[in-house]
Amino acid sequence: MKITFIGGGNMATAIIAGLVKQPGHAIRVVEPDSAKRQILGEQYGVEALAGLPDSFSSDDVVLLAVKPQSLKEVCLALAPRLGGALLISIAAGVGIEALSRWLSGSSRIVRVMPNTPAMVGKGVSGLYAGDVLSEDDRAAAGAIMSAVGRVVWLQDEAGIDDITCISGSGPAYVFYFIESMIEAAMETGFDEAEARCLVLATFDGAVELARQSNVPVATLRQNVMSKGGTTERAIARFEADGVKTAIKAGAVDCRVRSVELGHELSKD
Ligand SMILES: NC(=O)C1=CN([C@@H]2O[C@H](COP(=O)(O)OP(=O)(O)OC[C@H]3O[C@@H](n4cnc5c(N)ncnc54)[C@H](OP(=O)(O)O)[C@@H]3O)[C@@H](O)[C@H]2O)C=CC1
Ligand SMILES: O=C(O)[C@@H]1CCC=N1
Repeated sequence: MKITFIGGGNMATAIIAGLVKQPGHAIRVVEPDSAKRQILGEQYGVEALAGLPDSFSSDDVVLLAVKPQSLKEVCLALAPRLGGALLISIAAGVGIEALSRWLSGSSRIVRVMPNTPAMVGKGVSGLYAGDVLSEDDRAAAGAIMSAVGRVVWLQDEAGIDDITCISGSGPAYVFYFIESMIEAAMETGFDEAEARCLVLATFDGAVELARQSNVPVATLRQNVMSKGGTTERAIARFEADGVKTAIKAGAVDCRVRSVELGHELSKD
């Protein structure tokens, strides 16, 4: 497949890093920042361009990976060059209706909400396309995202907002928990390298145990909490400080922001 990324930032780099491990893709990236272009070219061997190519054809896949705030400007510049290419947008919030309007009515559009673990082939991507999209185009979008992790097709476009606040933004929630535990370990007296190693091994082991167990995750937690013991005291503090409530409220706020971004940026 011939895939041109527009925007070579964090998320594009994560997808490119995963994709280049598979043979058979011709990958280009359009990125205004020369330092990022150099890294993309040197580390991943992709062609890195400073500006949009003059034209695309119906064999091309164009993957929009710019910030939602830059999307309209980029789409308006793309519209006369698109040549019927399949367009994939990974931008949060902005819907197919606005994208199609900015792209002079093109309907070969798929929305994808990926996440950064794509970089190590462990991404999760939610995909949505309208009924007008052909089976071949669905298969092409699915194949690109499957190369970097799991793919979930969503029934309606609001599903993109739903998945954004879980798997799209979720790695940041997990990294926040990891950061907190590393800080706790260092305050206990471990040096940074030891703290990082201990915490990552603990996450790794806990996730693997949850994956291999067929009991609820809450049961696995309770199995650690000996009656009158140490863990019980820690979880009691988390509950008293509303940690679970805050995580759930954060996810709700995240979803609200996704919808808000769509409204803010799609008006005209
Ligand atoms: N980061 C994540 O985990 C996820 C991000 N997304 C979505 O991915 C998109 C990109 O996010 P992210 O990678 O984090 O953002 P970044 O800012 O890291 O990447 C965007 C890149 O686009 C470049 N850019 C700006 N204008 C243009 C242009 N006209 N043509 C080509 N490139 C341009 C920027 O360059 P410069 O910095 O020089 O302006 C920057 O390198 C967003 O829409 C976001 O919603 C979706 C899921 C997860
Ligand atoms: O924070 C953001 O807006 C993007 C979308 C999902 C993850 N990062």
